[in-house]
Amino acid sequence: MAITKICCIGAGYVGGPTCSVIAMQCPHIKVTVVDISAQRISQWNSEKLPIYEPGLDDIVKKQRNVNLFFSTNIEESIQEADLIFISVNTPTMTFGVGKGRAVDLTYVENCARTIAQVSTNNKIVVEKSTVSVRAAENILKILNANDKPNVKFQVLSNPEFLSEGVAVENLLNPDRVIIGHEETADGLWAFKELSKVYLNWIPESKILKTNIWSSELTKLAANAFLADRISSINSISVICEAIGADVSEVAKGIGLDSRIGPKFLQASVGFGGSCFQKDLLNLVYICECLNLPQVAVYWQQVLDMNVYQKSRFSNKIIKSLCNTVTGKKITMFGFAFKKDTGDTRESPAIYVAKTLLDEGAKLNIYDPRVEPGQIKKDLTHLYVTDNPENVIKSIEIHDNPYKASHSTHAIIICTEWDKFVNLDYEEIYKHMIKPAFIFDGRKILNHKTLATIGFQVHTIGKR
Ligand SMILES: NC(=O)c1ccc[n+]([C@@H]2O[C@H](COP(=O)([O-])OP(=O)(O)OC[C@H]3O[C@@H](n4cnc5c(N)ncnc54)[C@H](O)[C@@H]3O)[C@@H](O)[C@H]2O)c1
Ligand SMILES: O=c1ccn([C@@H]2O[C@H](COP(=O)(O)OP(=O)(O)O[C@H]3O[C@H](CO)[C@@H](O)[C@H](O)[C@H]3O)[C@@H](O)[C@H]2O)c(=O)[nH]1
Repeated sequence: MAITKICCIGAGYVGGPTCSVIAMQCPHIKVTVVDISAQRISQWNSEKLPIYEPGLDDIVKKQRNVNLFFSTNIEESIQEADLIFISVNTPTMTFGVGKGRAVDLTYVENCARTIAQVSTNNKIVVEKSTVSVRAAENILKILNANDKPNVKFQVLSNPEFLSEGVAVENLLNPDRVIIGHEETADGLWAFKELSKVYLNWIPESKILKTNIWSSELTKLAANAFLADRISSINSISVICEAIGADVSEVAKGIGLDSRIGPKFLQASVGFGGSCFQKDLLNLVYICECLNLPQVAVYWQQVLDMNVYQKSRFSNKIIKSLCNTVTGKKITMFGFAFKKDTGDTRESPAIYVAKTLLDEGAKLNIYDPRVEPGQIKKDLTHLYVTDNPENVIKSIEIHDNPYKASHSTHAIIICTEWDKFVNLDYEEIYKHMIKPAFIFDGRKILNHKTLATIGFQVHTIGKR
């Protein structure tokens, strides 16, 4: 059998880009991305896609309705597919045992149940969502508990490693593709079928064959290591501020060691995004369940350091502004969790905004990609405020950085958007209240030039 029809359940940040690239690289395969959200599907079928990723629009426009389809007809798409990706969200539990830590696999389980119910021929089911370890066992249990002796399922684990903002680049040229399979002849066959899809554009040397449990754990471990590097350099940034060293210089010195390497050593206001915190919490919870308290504490520290970094930065802003921001107007440049995305999930900007709003500040917010409605939704969320009306009165969302900074006391760089680097800061300075402050939470600006203009400049990891 050769795969000719793929169904992907979940049209989100992973399902959409991943399947668009598969459709482009495999013109002989029909790829259908399905979702329970009719709104999301209609956005994927419209001119304005539901997510922003550099390069994605062109691919979708080229492949859509050729061999790439977005649909709400989940059952029909599952029925006709040879291979099904489960790419649904796996958030942190918000209730019950494991609340705030364990990963919620309800959506994955729902997919398995639907696949089991509606399938009429053999399927390869691929776990692409980031799950807990041994999650595939439960998926298999559900799939095999049907009364269809002629329908056989193979479950593979094929975690996704793309980073937002560079998703298309990562998908076209991944560092590796990991495929975990059951250690049986049928499991090996399923591995080969999925490999053949990737081999259309990815060299065989990059496809790593593992058992399912190694594959599931590799995803969590990779994110834990990446987040660990950021917390490590952020911890060094604290020492730099205390002793007068410069964390950028230290990072460069560390990164030149070929065993360490230069990537992911950018000290910042803290890491955000939908994955690092969720996956680390999941890892910590797994360790606790396995009765490995020392290992759990080790990884918990990576998260604790991130909270510390966000709070240190927020407190520095308040302290520098004469210990009070009550009634003061402050500009936030950037609200997304990183540049080149409109995604705000777990964005450090939310933490900074909450701290300042709690202290009575007024915020002017500008982000090149985040929708105003999303900013309002994030800042009026139950976790952020118990007074949403007051928050709405205290924020202004701007579509222009010059207007956003007009008549304000300070600018905070929360996201490392390239366009913030080349703004006319002399012009901006003229229209700000003096003394005018800049808090560069991403270390992207030329601090010497800003100081020459007259700004009081504060950053991370440097006095
Ligand atoms: N965002 C990333 O950069 C990234 C990268 C690698 C891995 N991951 C992992 O991939 C998974 C998906 O992440 P995402 O960011 O794409 O999530 P997302 O929230 O953007 O998208 C998930 C989609 O699944 C849909 N869905 C949920 N249950 C469904 C069901 N039963 N049937 C049909 N559709 C259903 C939701 O409506 C939603 O549109 C998560 O496990 C995440 O940890 C994410
Ligand atoms: O040196 C650095 C690098 C990143 N960050 C921050 O870390 C967060 C995460 O960035 P990044 O990892 O680039 O983006 P994500 O899209 O969250 O991607 C991570 O999470 C995905 C979901 O699991 C994985 O697939 C990716 O491999 C993994 O990099 C962002 O807030 C960044 O600003 C830093 O502060 N300093």
